[in-house]
Amino acid sequence: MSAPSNANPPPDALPFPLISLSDLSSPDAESRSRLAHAVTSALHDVGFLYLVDHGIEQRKIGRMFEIAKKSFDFPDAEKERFRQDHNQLGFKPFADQPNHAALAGTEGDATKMYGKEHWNLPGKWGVGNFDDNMEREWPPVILDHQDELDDFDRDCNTLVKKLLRCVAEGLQIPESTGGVGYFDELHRYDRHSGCVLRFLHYPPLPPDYGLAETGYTRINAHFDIGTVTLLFQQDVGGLHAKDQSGKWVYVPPMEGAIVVNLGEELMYMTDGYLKATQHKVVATTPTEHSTSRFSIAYFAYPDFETPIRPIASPVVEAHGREERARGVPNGGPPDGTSAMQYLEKKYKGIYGFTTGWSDKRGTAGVKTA
Ligand SMILES: O=C(O)CCC(=O)C(=O)O
Ligand SMILES: [Fe+2]
Repeated sequence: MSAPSNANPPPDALPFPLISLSDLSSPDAESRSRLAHAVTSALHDVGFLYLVDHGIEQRKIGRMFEIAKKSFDFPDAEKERFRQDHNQLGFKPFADQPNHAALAGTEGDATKMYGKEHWNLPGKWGVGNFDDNMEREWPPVILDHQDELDDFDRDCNTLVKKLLRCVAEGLQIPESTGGVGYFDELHRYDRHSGCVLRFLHYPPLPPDYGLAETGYTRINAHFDIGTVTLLFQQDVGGLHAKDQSGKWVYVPPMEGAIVVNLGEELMYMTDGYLKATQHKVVATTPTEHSTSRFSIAYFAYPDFETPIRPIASPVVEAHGREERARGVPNGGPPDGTSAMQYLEKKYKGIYGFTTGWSDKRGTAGVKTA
């Protein structure tokens, strides 16, 4: 399929900052610090950015999209066998849309709905990182590519840590409480967390669905939940996000770039200094109507035991509270809430599920690297 013209917009046509990670390995401390500042500023100002020179090979991203396409390419009745379970792993059918509109702080949507299907993948480190994540049925298309999926999952996790090193530097987290490695410790492979890799497919609309003026909503407006999300888009767009002025803007796919956005937990952990930003997927153009959109998301979450409360940072202390007053949605979770409890509550609201995590945590082992 040839890429439509919107697949490679010039950087000045992008709605959010385009940041190259190449200076991450610069011997020059000033260049590294400029990068840390750029990442932190983008996540503070608007909570979205485009990332290039991120270190994940384009070849691997291309392979993931090939596997993603295959993973949806069998009859719906068969996919039913792999339905998302209480661990949130597995297949979520088109017919079964999550209830984003039910979440406080996000907007319901007045436009017509035409949803999507997704896979929450097991990964070696899939949701919860429990050692029984593979002890359920998975289709051959997942099992046959398990090594590649694990490898990609690990690349995503590594990239998240690189990004969050910039954030830790930007927030001036003191050496005594972890310094630039602060978030590394919260995103360890060998601990339980909500991190998950997801394949998404937005099937074409039926031909008799005419172009609606407001578009067709594929995912309702929502905030992501964890620390950061890495979003891989291909050639078919549809993603929209709220900018600083509260206006919905189109977030076009850009070849080679990963879209990064911030989740609620990191927003609360910085007392509102870093912004979680609402986003949604809406089909508005003829291409978005008539062509399947595939996307891949890696949702990063902190260790289950992480308290969701403001971290020790002079930047957060100086500015967080006033930012929170400017409208952090939901006001933040009650004191003493852990990352696991926060995510369980969200999953219950979105999917109506109760997870088995609290019970399992003490008994099931974690994967080791
Ligand atoms: O497919 C997309 O572009 C967005 C997906 C998304 O926002 C989500 O699953 O949370
Ligand atoms: Fe999202």
